[in-house]
Amino acid sequence: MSLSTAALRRPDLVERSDYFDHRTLHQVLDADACRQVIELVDAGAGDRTAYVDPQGKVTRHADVWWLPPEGDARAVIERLVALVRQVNEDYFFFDLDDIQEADFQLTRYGPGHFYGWHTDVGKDHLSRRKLSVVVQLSDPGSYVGCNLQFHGHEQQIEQAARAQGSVTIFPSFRSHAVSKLIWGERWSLVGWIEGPPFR
Ligand SMILES: O=C(O)CCC(=O)C(=O)O
Ligand SMILES: [Fe+2]
Repeated sequence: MSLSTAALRRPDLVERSDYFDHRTLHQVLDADACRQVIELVDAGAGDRTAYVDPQGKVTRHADVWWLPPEGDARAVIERLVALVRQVNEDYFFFDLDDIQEADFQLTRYGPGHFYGWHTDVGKDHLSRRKLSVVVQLSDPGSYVGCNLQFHGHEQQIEQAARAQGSVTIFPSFRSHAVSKLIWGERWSLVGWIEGPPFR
């Protein structure tokens, strides 16, 4: 008799069917609020990032700005962290730090910009990232391409909502990418809610 996965199941262990998928909330920010977030940073002074892997291949190309943790940005950050916490309580049930703030990064994609397949977790301080949150700040009609995508657990590709002001939350260990921007400009606001590393 061959060993099937079912035969290996142990009824005494807790299994979850619902924590892997991304969750999207629509109309969290209106168009004015999205514009105000973009105006929080001086559009002239971004860090131009081109990540290159050890083989010399470019893996990310975009302009990024860390959101200042004080001033007008603070209210947006606190609102988004509260939202992630709520979704976590209803859905992911991860252990998160009990704080109201987190690091948030504004990203601007122009023609040819993209972010290759990656996870948001890594070693050292990146080991504490538990949930990632992406806010779509641009009108989806103002750019072509630049889709936020996820690998499903069988490698199928799932696409996140593009609607302006929508918020997509996902486990930071999930593989995701942003496809190449073909035309226009896309802005996103990305944050990481931390907690004790998985064990
Ligand atoms: O811009 C996005 O939609 C996602 C960016 C991203 O994956 C990241 O900054 O880690
Ligand atoms: Fe990411």
